[in-house]
Amino acid sequence: MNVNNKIEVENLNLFYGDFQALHDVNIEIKEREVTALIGPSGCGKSTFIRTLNRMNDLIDIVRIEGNISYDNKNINTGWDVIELRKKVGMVFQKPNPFPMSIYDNVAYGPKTHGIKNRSKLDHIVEKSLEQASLLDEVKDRLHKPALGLSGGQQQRLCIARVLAVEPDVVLMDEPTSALDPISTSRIEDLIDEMKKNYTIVIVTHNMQQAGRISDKTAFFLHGKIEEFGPTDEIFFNPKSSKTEEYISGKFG
Ligand SMILES: Nc1ncnc2c1ncn2[C@@H]1O[C@H](COP(=O)(O)OP(=O)(O)OP(=O)(O)O)[C@@H](O)[C@H]1O
Repeated sequence: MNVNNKIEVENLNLFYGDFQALHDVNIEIKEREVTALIGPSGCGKSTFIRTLNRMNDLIDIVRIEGNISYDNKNINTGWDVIELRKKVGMVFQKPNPFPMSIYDNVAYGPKTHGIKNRSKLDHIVEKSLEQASLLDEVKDRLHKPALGLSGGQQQRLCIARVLAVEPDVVLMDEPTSALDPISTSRIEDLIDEMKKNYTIVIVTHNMQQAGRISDKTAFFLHGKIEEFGPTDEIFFNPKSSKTEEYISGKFG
């Protein structure tokens, strides 16, 4: 184990019933780096990112082989799943705030984990909204419904909700694909800021986005990692001709 590896994946195979969606995936995700997962539709990016905090456990037909460790402990045998999902949080493609107030959305996680003290909750809500670069826009309407926010604000609220439980790793599955360019750019700035404190794994279809925000890039093809390395190398000096073809838009 390399000390700054946050997540290590070894010989991962994943099956939906008879269909094998991931083939012998091996990857090391480093602490406080942004790792982008790119590749054509259906290549297994979402399936892969969901394995990292055991979201695929929720799908009956899924069978997984191989080994995934987070902080040097196997995610199945060394972690309680609730604790794992607190440490390895997730932001989805479509902003999905709960139908409750902005405040309650952010306080929900800490409350579930046993924090009841009001001033402590106030502090967590304020800090998380600040970190998610949303506080200024919502501080006068914290008790108004979250569903009244714009799409971009809702997504930053979902990020605040994840940050409120003090995660270590944040998984993002196409977090900006439903957003306009200005909201997208705010989330990209936020990711840049977040990587000082968190390890981030992001699925994106947007090649420029991967180039702008990630340190490492994994190119998935037909359920396998075709190539993985520093983003600059993947984009400007790929080893695989398939990576080169995909990056230059010849298929996808
Ligand atoms: N719940 C499921 N049951 C059966 N097959 C599934 C399920 N979810 C995904 N698959 C299949 O697994 C493969 C990988 O899908 P996945 O959604 O991981 O790809 P992706 O790279 O994230 O695609 P996209 O970029 O379109 O979101 C596809 O062939 C898909 O049809």
